[in-house]
Amino acid sequence: MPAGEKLQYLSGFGNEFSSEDPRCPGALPVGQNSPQKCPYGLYAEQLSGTAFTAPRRENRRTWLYRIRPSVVHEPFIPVQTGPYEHFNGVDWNAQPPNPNQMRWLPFDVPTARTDWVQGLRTVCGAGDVRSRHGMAVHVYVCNAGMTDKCFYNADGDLLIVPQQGTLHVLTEFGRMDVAPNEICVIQQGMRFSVQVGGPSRGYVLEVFDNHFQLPDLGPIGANGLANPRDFLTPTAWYEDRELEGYTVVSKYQGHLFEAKQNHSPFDVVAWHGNYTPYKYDLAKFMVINAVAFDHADPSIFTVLTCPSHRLGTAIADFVIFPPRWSVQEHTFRPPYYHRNCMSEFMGLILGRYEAKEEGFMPGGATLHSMMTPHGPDAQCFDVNTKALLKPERVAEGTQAFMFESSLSLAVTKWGEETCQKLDANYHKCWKSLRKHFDPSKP
Ligand SMILES: O=C(O)Cc1cc(O)ccc1O
Ligand SMILES: [Fe+2]
Repeated sequence: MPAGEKLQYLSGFGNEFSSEDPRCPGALPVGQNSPQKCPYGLYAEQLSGTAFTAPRRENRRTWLYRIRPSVVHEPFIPVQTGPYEHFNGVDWNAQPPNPNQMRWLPFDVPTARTDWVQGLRTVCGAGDVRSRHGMAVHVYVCNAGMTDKCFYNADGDLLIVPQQGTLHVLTEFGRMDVAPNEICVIQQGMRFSVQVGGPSRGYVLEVFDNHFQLPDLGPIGANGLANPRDFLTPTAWYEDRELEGYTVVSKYQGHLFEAKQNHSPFDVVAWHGNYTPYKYDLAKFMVINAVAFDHADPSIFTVLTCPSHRLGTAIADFVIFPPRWSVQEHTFRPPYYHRNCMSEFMGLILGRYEAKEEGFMPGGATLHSMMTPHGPDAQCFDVNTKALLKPERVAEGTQAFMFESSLSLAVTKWGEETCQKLDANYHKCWKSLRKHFDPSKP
């Protein structure tokens, strides 16, 4: 891709899109999906994102018109060793359960050449990829592009949150640039390859059950939070590249496999459908909050949700804590102390998080597990119980986020030990919370 090229996108969430690479006008068949012969000698291939019989409002599929069908490849062989070890075949039972509050210092970006797939590490998760129920949280740390290599996940969808470095993501649907403070979603089965401009780090939420949706807005009305038109899908772009030894890496049933083929898989000249990758700029989020008193629950900041079968209960919500005005009167404004029946994994993209000004750093993370108490540190409590409550900008230049899950998450050996980033001192940030109780002073 020429450096600095401004990419074109299609706007909308879950729309029925259609796109043709401008080099091949008329590449999309008219009036049917599978003509006897496709324009330009292309092959037609359907990518299904839901059961054929899923209700129409949930049904997702895309028709790809490509130079060769995806089936033209050598057999898959397991990736046994090497840099993938932490991401390959994670066993949630490997570590004894640990309900403690956890905080990780920023994960190190390696100096040795590491591409996006090689740099993926699993931190925590739950569930089972075979029965398609569960989720996982990964981080990636890399410094090099994927050379003649693409990746796809047969196990579920990936929501990618860059924290450092723009990702140049080439997909079968076209190209996306995803900078810190933007996210992208690459759904089950979609092939993609990531190029980077230097040291890069970020977070990945993987969900096995379902695709991500926009949350219902209820009494908020027809507009607000993440607006559908701000989700951007790539436009068709192909390369006709023949080479020996192109590698397709597959994550299938939690394990990595690779298959060689003699051409680029990014040979889709045109496509149409409603099953696509997409990106979203978090700065476009329309923030809603309490404007009189009290602290609203963080669900008001939900960007995307992956629902479970239990009404209103997510496999995982992607929630952000964006810059905003804080105006509540006679209120302790920061997050309240709480114990949650959900698991809360948090990361920091930019700046500082209001409940913990120290110790929780960009590129680091926290995990507050199911029913594990947490809340503002002692300093945050002191400052905010005394503060003069004027309207105030909060989280300026900041973006924290949360992956909140109804599943009880296991932490991997890499997360707890190998990464060596777990901060043993985290619990101390609450230690100096003093008793203020005085029965003589109502
Ligand atoms: O624990 C956290 O910092 C996340 C969080 C923020 C908030 O405003 C309310 C509840 C909550 O879990
Ligand atoms: Fe919380």
